[in-house]
Amino acid sequence: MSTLFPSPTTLPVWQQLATLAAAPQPHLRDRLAEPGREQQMQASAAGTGIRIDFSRQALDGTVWDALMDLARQAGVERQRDAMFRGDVINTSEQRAVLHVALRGTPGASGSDAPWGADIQQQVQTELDRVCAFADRVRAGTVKGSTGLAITDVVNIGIGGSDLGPRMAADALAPLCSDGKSGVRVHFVSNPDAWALHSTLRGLDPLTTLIIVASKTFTTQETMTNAASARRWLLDAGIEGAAQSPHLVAITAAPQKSGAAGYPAEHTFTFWDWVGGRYSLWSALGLPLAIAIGSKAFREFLAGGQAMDAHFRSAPLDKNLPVILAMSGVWNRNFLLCPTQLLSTYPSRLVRFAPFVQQMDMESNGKRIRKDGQPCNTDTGPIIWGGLGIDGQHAYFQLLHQGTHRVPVEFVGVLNEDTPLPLAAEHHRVVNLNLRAQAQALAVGRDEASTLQALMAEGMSAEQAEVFVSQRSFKGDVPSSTIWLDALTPHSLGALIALYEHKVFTQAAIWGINAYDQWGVELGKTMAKQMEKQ
Ligand SMILES: O=P(O)(O)OC[C@H]1O[C@](O)(CO)[C@@H](O)[C@@H]1O
Repeated sequence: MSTLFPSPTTLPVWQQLATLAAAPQPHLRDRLAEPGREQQMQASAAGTGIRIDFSRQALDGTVWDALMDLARQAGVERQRDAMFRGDVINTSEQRAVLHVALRGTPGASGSDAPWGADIQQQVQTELDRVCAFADRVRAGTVKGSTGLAITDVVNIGIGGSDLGPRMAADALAPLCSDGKSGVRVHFVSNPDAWALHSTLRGLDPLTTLIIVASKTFTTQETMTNAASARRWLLDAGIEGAAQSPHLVAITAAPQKSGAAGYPAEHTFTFWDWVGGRYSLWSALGLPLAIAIGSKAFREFLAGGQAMDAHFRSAPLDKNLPVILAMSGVWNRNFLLCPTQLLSTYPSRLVRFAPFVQQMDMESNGKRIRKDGQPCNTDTGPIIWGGLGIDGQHAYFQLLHQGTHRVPVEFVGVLNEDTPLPLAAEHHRVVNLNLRAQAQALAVGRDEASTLQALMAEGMSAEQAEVFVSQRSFKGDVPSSTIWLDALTPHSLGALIALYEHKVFTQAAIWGINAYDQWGVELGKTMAKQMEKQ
């Protein structure tokens, strides 16, 4: 196994990169002054509506070529093909990793469905069930125990069984509804009683559908909330078999949900080869499909599929997931930046950073390699972030003048079509801020320019001397900007797949298994032991 997954630090190119990083580095201000840099350091993926501008990364052509060599020598392409083929790449759990199959083109075969016809068929059958059910809920033909149409759906789940559908529903539901009519979709993840209570207290049990989303159907937090929601139904006089119309299970363990009384016709399944944090594309996407409708849900899947096609075929140096991953490796392993900020400017992407945080940190927060040897280099960074404009008025001060160097991934949307009279002005302000922050973080403001600026404000030369260092900006903060043509179901699907493949590529470089999560087990085990005591 060690020859298949060589420790990256044993590769000569790793040493070359270390030497390049140790050499004096030009300031980003000077790099950006190089003619043609901004045009050259852009890449897009056909059919996804996504372009990345990585001209503000603190690297040059020599570093870039070495990073591409590293990706080649670490076997990124070989490992990618193994994933799409359905090889058992999650070795510690002996599972394939095939969330990519969930967004395969319907009816595809051969190299368009390298995971094989059986999986393609299973996926298609379950997707059709999910879509049909979602549309029936939206049409008001799914009825509660007294024959009243369902008006509210409560998704109970946590981690991967919550973050993805919740994030995507926030991003897309406003686009797919008028905000006044239609079924409302709610999400509860936290077992603190207030989380469930504050959702349920506004709802009518007779018109509420409870979805319990859990891959394992054993997660304590979810089971606690599910039991409490069923008690709420009971207290409203909905008991025994009458609860069935109000209950839905989404799980990879249907025997467990069946034993707990969830009706088979309301049980939607997925498979052990779908990791929880990669499961939004599966039946776990049902609450999203209810929120946006099956047509938009299928467009969302197609967006993910378009990014898969790009990831499988684009040359490494034009490959968007590889570009994000390798600039991240440069920042993490060679410029020694421990964190990565994800800063989204469209407000509908309010939950994108927490979603990516789980995807990345639960995947690449590992210190042991696939071959059982310790990683002798840093692995996944701390991912943090949120809405960019709000961040500007909260933590951006630290980015500009604190002692940390925090690489940033900005996400922006080029075209917004919001039915508000002054929408164009809102949009202009948002993107102006994104561009200004990326530029300010990169170029900063040196003391000479600051002195001039202070004197232009009316300060005397003596006063300006006192304040000049506090009012200067070091700059040289690396960033990339991911531009979406528009925020649609299709482009969101592509954006999520972009991040999935970024995480995959970094794991391939570090030689770690991105698809297990043994780290979260110890706390769970201890909670069980303490419960017994
Ligand atoms: O879907 P389940 O089995 O309830 O698990 C929920 C979450 O718990 C974890 O296993 C650990 O936090 C995640 O990977 C998963 O998304």
